[in-house]
Amino acid sequence: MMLKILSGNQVKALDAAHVKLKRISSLNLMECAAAGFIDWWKSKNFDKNSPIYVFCGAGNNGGDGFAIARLLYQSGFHIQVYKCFGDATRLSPDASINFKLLPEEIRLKSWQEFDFANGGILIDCFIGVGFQGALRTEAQEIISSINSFQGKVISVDIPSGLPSDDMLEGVCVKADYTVTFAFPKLSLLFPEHGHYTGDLALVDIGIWEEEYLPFESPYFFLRKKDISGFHRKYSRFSHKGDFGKVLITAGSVGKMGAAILSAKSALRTGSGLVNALIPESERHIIQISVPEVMCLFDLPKDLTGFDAIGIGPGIGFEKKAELLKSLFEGYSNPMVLDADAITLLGEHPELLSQIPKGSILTPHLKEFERILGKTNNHKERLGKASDFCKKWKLNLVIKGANSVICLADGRQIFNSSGTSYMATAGSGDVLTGMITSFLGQGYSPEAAMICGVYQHGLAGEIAGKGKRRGTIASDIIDAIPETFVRLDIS
Ligand SMILES: NC(=O)C1=CN([C@@H]2O[C@H](COP(=O)(O)OP(=O)(O)OC[C@H]3O[C@@H](n4cnc5c(N)ncnc54)[C@H](OP(=O)(O)O)[C@@H]3O)[C@@H](O)[C@H]2O)[C@@H](O)CC1
Ligand SMILES: Nc1ncnc2c1ncn2[C@@H]1O[C@H](COP(=O)(O)OP(=O)(O)O)[C@@H](O)[C@H]1O
Ligand SMILES: [K+]
Repeated sequence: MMLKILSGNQVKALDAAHVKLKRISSLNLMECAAAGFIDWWKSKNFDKNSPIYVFCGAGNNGGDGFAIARLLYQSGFHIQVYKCFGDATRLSPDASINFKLLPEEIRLKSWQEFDFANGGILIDCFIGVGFQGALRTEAQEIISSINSFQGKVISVDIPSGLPSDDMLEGVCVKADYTVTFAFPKLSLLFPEHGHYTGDLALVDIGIWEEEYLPFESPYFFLRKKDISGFHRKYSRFSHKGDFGKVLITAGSVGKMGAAILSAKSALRTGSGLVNALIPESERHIIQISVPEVMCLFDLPKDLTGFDAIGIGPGIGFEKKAELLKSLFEGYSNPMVLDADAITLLGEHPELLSQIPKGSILTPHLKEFERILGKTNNHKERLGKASDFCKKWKLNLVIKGANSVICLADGRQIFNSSGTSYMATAGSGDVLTGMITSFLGQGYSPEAAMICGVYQHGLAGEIAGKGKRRGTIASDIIDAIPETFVRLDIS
């Protein structure tokens, strides 16, 4: 089972169901959330001498703040609490209890008394998923002031003012870190909000994935623990035929790197045999750099011998629409379409209906618009992707940070692995090779995308750890085998 991403409105009902099932109080759940935050905090090794300012609202997000302030105080940190509400405001019941539990030694002030030119760490517990309607004037003032703070800002659950499931319209807190509870709120995964959310951490508060079952949502969050269940197990007697024979159609004059990267990735992902369809004049480049690959110079008449086909990286456009057409006519299993193949589909929409059902298209945001048209934001993009996948019975991977796997049945799965060090030429070609390889090993399109996208991100993390912004696509390929080790996949 995979973690569901619910809407902000469903959180209260989820909490209520959990509290009932586990026979705990909602106050207890708030304490779990605060304790989870402290565990994350400890992993960050923040400076013990740094002053910490906890900004609390009157709802349960503020309640988390009071509990966090108490726990950090008990761990020896210097804490001041700033109230973002007036003296006459009624606190939510659990916030009120945690307010009263604040140790007497903690200084309590109103937010207007704070000097935002201060340094240190500001913990933003002003508004969480209870944000409704448009921000009131004072709340806008509080948020703008928080954004003028000179130190680090950590938002609890969600940056205050950011709607949980929609695009931001007004102002919201710009956080360096967002520590979110139970599941990532949908809006935290939108690229447009990256500037506000900062680094994202997910804190488990003890709600099991089974407890999400009664709640409807098309959105899921893919994590390390989900991956092994999608993998095929091989036996002692497996031979190279069992690992699949794939065809990678990639590269052209001046772009043979794309063919090398995707073919090599397919090999590193476990394919038994990799054939590359390339221009004959360019054969030396690939045969010297990846001797394990066999080259073809014309599309074979019979394609049925291939367990999977991947097409697109660096193929260019000349006579390539005809090539796509021949592939669609000669091959009826799901295939992977990337890069130039996607651009071609945008120019030849009449070909969409001919793509084998269940195929996988892996566009980045620009390529996405070439087939699906302009979109104003990620929310709109997700909606268009869902309609497209259902209409054509195809799957999409919308690439980027938190790539989204969009399935033909409407489910949309956000990936959790990856790093910005993967924003480098050719890293998409690596993904094409990986997904094609898994398809060729007999995985369903869903399993091939899930394993491919997650392990591609994990390989990027492994490569990026030592090389940071110096990471190149070849480093990601070199790290693919280590992903099997980390996931304990033989
Ligand atoms: N399972 C979980 O995830 C758990 C969740 N937990 C935590 O509970 C949080 C949700 O708490 P919640 O429902 O009490 O709402 P919350 O976010 O504090 O916001 C309400 C406050 O915001 C204000 N406000 C609202 N709109 C406004 C506007 N337009 N303009 C101005 N102000 C506005 C509103 O003011 P009011 O309108 O009522 O005057 C009120 O003061 C959640 O994010 C997480 O941190 C954990 O404790 C336990 C497990
Ligand atoms: N900031 C990021 N965080 C995580 N993954 C990223 C990030 N930027 C890029 N990637 C990943 O790197 C790959 C880039 O693919 P693509 O844009 O097709 O590059 P190219 O065309 O150069 O091969 C995608 O799989 C994408 O998910
Ligand atoms: K918040």
